[in-house]
Amino acid sequence: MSSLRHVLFRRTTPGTQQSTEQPALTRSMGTFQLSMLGIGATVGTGIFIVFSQAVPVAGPAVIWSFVIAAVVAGLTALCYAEMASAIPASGSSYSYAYATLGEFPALAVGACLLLEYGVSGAAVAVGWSEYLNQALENLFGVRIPEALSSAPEAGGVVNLPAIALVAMCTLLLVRGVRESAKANAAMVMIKLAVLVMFIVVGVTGWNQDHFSNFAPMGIAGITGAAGIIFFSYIGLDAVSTAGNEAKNPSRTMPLAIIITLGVVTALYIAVAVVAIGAQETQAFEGQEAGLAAILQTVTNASWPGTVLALAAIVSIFSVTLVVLYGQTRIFFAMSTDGLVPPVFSRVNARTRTPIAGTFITGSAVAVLAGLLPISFLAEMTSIGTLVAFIVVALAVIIRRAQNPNQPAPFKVPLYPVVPILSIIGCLWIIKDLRPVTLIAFIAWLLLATAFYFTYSIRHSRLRQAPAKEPLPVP
Ligand SMILES: NC(=[NH2+])NCCC[C@H](N)C(=O)O
Repeated sequence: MSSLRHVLFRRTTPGTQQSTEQPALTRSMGTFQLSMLGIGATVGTGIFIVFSQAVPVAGPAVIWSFVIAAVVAGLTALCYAEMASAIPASGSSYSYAYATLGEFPALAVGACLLLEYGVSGAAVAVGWSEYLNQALENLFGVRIPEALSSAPEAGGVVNLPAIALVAMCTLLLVRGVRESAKANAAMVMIKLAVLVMFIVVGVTGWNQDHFSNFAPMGIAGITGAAGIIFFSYIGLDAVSTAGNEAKNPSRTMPLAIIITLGVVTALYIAVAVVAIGAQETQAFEGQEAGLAAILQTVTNASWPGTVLALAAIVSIFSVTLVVLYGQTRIFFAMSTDGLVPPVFSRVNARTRTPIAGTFITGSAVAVLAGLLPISFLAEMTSIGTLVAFIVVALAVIIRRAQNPNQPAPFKVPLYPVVPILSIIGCLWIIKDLRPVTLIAFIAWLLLATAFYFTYSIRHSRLRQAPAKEPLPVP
C-alpha cells in the first residue's frame, strides 16, 4: 500500500526532462507575445454576450460584479504568476501539480485542463458558426444552410464552420509558434480596438439616469452576477502553457499574466460602465447582440452590428487558436513525463512544433466541435477550470512549505491571504454549478483514473528512472 502511495505521489522537477538528442521547442516569445497570448485566450465571446444575463441579476451595480469577478480572477492570476515564475514549464497547472503533489494528482489536473482547453476550444468553435452566419447575413444577405452549420444535437448534420476554424488553427500551429503568435497578436489588436471603439462611441450616449436604481437586487444580485461574469475572465492562465517557448520565462511569464489581468480588467470595467450609461437596465434582458444593439441606438445606424459581428469572428478565432495551442503544450508536458503517449512530445526539427501531437489534438477537437453534443460538455469546462485554479493556489502554499528557501522571482503579495482567498473564491463559484455537472465531472475524473492505471503508471518516466528521493522542487 505504501508503495502504491509512493507511486501515485512520486514527483520531480518538470521542465528538466526534455531530452537533448531530440529537437526541442524554441524560445521565441517575449513579454509582449505572451501578454497577447493571455489576452487572446481571455477576451472571447464573454464580454460581448454577458450583459444580457448579468444585468437583469444585478442592475447597474453589475459594474461592481465586474470588479468582484476581476478580484477573484486576479487572486488566481497572482497564484499562477508565482508558480509560473518558480516552475517555468509548459504544462500550466498540470506541471505545478506534478512538482508539488505528485504524478497521479497531476494526471487528474491534466484531465481538468483537457476540459478547460480541448473541450472548451470545441465549444468556443461551435459559437463561431453563429457569428459567421450573422456577419454573412449582414454583409451579403446569405447564410450557410442550417444542416451544414450546426451539429446533430442542434438540428443540423455537421458544423462545418466549426471544423474549418479548428483546422485553420491547427495548420497555423503546425507551421510554427512564431507565426501563430504573430497571427494571434494581430487578432488581439483587432478585438481590443473594437472594444475601445465601443467605449468611445458608447460614451456619447451617456445618461446619468440609468444609474438611479443602482442595486435593485442588493448584494446577492451583485455577487450572483459576478459568478456569471467570471467566465469572461477565464484564460488569464493560458500564458502558463508557454513555459518552454518563452524567453526568460521566470520573468516574462508572471509579467505577462499580470499585464493580461490589468488590460482585461480595465477594459471590461470600462465597457460595463459605458454599457450601463448608454442603455437603460430593462433593455438588457434577452438582448442577443447586446453591445451591437447599444451602439446602433447611440449612433442611429446599422454599421455597429456588422463591425461587432466581425469582431466576434476575429475574437473567437484567436481564442480557439490559443486554447488549442495550450492543449498541445499541456499534452507535450504530460508526454515528456510519460503520462500520455510519446507522440505528443515529438518535435519537428524544422518547424519546432509537435506536429503529430498538434494534428491529433486538432482532429479530436474538430470532431467534438463538428458532431458532438457540446452544450453538455461545455458546462463541465467551468468546473474543470475552477478545480485547476484551486490546485494552483494549493500548489503555491505547498511549494513554499516544501522549499521555504527556494526563491521564486515573483511571489504573491500578502501570503497566505492571496492563495487562501483564491481558493475560497473558486469554491464560491463552484457552489452554484448544477449537481449534474458535478456528477459528470467525477465520472470524468474516474475515467482519468482508469487511464492512469492502464497506461500512465506503466509508462511514467519516473518508473523508468526511479528516483530514490523525490527531487527538490525549484
Ligand atoms: N481557456 C479557455 N477556456 N478559454 C475560453 C475562455 C472564454 C473567454 N473568457 C470568453 O470570454 O469567451
